[in-house]
Amino acid sequence: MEERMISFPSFYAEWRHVFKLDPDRPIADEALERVCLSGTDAILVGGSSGVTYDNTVELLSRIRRYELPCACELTDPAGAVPGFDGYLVPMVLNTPHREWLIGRQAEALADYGRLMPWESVAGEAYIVLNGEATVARLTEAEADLTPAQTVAYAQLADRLWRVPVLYLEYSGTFGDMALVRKVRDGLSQARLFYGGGVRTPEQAREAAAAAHTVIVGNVVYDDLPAALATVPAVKNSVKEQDHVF
Ligand SMILES: CC(C)=CCC/C(C)=C/CC/C(C)=C/CC/C(C)=C/CC/C(C)=C/CC/C(C)=C/CC/C(C)=C/COP(=O)(O)OP(=O)(O)O
Ligand SMILES: O=P(O)(O)OC[C@@H](O)CO
Ligand SMILES: [Mg+2]
Repeated sequence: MEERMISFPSFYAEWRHVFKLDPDRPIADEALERVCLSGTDAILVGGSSGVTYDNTVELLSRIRRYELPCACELTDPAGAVPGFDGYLVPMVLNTPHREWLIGRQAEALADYGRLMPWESVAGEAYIVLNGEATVARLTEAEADLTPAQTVAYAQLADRLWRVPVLYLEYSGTFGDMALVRKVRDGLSQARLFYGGGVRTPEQAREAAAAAHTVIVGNVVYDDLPAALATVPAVKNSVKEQDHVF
């Protein structure tokens, strides 16, 4: 009975711009400070490989010197470190392997579910659309979906499963914004995260106009000034989708 009393988590509900930092990639103190003071709405800690308890604790403790929200994308039970403001559990919709849809997640819950801080956990349905991305290779995602198939996956997660976050993942390449917008317009309640190849203010503005939340990752490590310039581009852009929510 108690389980039913858990309120729906919404720690991500106001995020427009998010930096995703990888515990497996080094970042200098000065760079981290500039990221954390950039005006971004949150830091999401996660990566598709090499995530450990130690590198996750280390990154979290360094981010905690600053005041912004910090959430964890759980891709390995080893990286389930207490003390984040929220946890997102990915499920890859367009993988042919059940282990990446629900298998590993169920295994982790069977082993550790009693420790889960459910009031700050949300499911995150991924549609992986860049076949070259690490996550696509790892999960053998069928990335060559038609727009109709992509919308169908999104609506299945949003309308049938009521998953709170739908993530269009183009990691490493800038995606098709017309498709992102089409997916967003077909959602009934999920928040649409867009991530992939955002490296310029113009791309950031386009992504902000198409999705609810823009995630910026690799450019932090490749070109920090360019990464920082995506923050005002997103935050100052008009929330075209306001009518949806
Ligand atoms: C929270 C807490 C304190 C709990 C304690 C108890 C505990 C251990 C609970 C376990 C919780 C749980 C359910 C864990 C999930 C386990 C799991 C294995 C889930 C599978 C997730 C999954 C589908 C992973 C596949 C990869 C994926 C979708 C990654 C998403 C992130 C991503 C794409 C990052 C980008 O990766 P990057 O490495 O940067 O790639 P690029 O090369 O493209 O840059
Ligand atoms: O690293 P990039 O290409 O910015 O993508 C961000 C994020 O979607 C990765 O999961
Ligand atoms: Mg990356």
